[in-house]
Amino acid sequence: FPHVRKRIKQSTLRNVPGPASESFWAGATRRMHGPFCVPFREQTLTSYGRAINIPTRLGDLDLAVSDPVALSAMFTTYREAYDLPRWNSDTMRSVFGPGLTSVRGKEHIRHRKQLNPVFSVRYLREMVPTFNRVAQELTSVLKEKTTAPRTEIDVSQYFSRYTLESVGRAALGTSFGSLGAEDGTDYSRALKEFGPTIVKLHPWRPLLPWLRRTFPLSFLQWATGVLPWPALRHMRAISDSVYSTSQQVLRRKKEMLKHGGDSLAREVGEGKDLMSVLLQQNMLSGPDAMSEDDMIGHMSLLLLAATDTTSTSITRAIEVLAQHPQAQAKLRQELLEATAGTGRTLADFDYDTFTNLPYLEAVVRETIRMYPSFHLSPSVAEQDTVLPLGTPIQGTDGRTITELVVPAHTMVWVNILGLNRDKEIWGPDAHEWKPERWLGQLPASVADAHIPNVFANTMTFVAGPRSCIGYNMALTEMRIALAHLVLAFEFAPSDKEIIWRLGGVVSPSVKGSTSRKPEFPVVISRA
Ligand code: HEM
Repeated sequence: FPHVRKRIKQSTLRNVPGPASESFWAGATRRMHGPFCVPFREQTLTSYGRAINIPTRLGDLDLAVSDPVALSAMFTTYREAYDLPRWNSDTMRSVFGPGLTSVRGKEHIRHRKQLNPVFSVRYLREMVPTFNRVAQELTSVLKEKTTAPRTEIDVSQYFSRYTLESVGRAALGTSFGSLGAEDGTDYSRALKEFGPTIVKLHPWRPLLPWLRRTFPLSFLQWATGVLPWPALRHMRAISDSVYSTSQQVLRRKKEMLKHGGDSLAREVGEGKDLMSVLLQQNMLSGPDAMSEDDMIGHMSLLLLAATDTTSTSITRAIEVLAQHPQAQAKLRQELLEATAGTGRTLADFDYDTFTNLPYLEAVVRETIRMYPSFHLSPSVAEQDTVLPLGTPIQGTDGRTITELVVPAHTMVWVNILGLNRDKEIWGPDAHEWKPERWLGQLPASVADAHIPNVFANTMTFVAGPRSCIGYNMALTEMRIALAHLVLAFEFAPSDKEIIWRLGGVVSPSVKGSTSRKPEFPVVISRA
């Protein structure tokens, strides 16, 4: 019944312009969410306006919204009305247990409050030497592989190892092994496989909330192990592997804490990693303390959220720098002046030094603006809401639409890509990668747009209660990796065509390749 009511009340939203439906059964779902959706999304999400009607299954519709006023209303006035869709949080909970992206409503607010303090810049500053060491390992491994003056290397696996190892050491106080090792650990492989596997299961995810209401969890877990469905069984194996490793790491840490003294200090993170801080904080929390399962869920989901997002952003930056040799040379010059020019090395740099290199910062900001890891962020209206539009849009019938009347249960995607590339805000060159735009004053239209955001007026890390908790860590890892890479190497495009496709996050692959792993061959020579 709620869905019939939704359909009736959605009639005004049908007037919002958007792409055509491919069929009544599928709407535009395949083109919008399938593995090869990137060109369609780049076109659709940036061209229809600040509210887009996206036809979905069985004649239903979703909205994609990039109007800053409407988004502000979602994040503030209606902050309790909008949340992650249940199919999304249920998938995360079934695979990883309770973590930030698998809990909703009040439970989410409680967990977020407990986690927020450990993500403060205070702890991040202490992580910089760790990131610096891992970045040094990354350049050493790449130097070993650069055997000819110009060597083509698929760097994506090394960038993935860099982010996994950085966050492993800094957040969990554990190491996943050498960056040069060929195949990583079971745990790192399981995390990597999650994205491509979830894309295969995506069409069936809306059934999960119903399944969870209808059958006991133990039955569903048993079923995932016996059903002859490779993607589902694979997901079960991923879940088991991630759970058991997280459990081992956590139990070991608890032991260390119990023994006190300097046993934690001898660990990889020297007891300063986020999990150790969280455990110590938790011991003082009394009845509000998190359970072991909560901690395991957080640990697994943090790693998942932290690794591919950041490594693909580093890959994008290297791709655009390879395509723009002048920008690459300018960045190298800035880094040379800050190191050789002052008698220091990157290992001497602290958090502020890395943040205050203007061209490096411009490259980072422009890359995450143009190429956000997520194009869309999902949320669902739990009740009827009215979203005001800062800029009215013209309906398909020619009438002006000044607000969106959104009935309960409608999916509203935050249109990250649309807002980051909005020409009215960023100017007519919004679709071009131009780090220079960040060096001077940004156009007044950026400030005037009042974009709700956590970083640099972009929607890349969204905003509001579900904004990215780790954005500062991601930016710090990016700055450090790019500084080491560009100082050590020159990058040029490979002859192979790179296709960016959806595999959890937007990831690179070689045109025609059938591999599920990210691939990014680039020509490297020593700088
Ligand atoms: C460039 C790198 C990153 C990007 C672009 C990014 C982007 C995002 C976005 C868009 C969301 C909103 C949820 C969604 O739409 O699915 C999110 C949530 C989240 N991110 Fe990130 N992220 C990055 C790196 C990180 C890192 C390094 C961490 C942890 C160390 C992290 C932890 C999280 C967590 C835990 C959430 C869930 C927050 C919640 O539901 O309260 N992310 N991220």
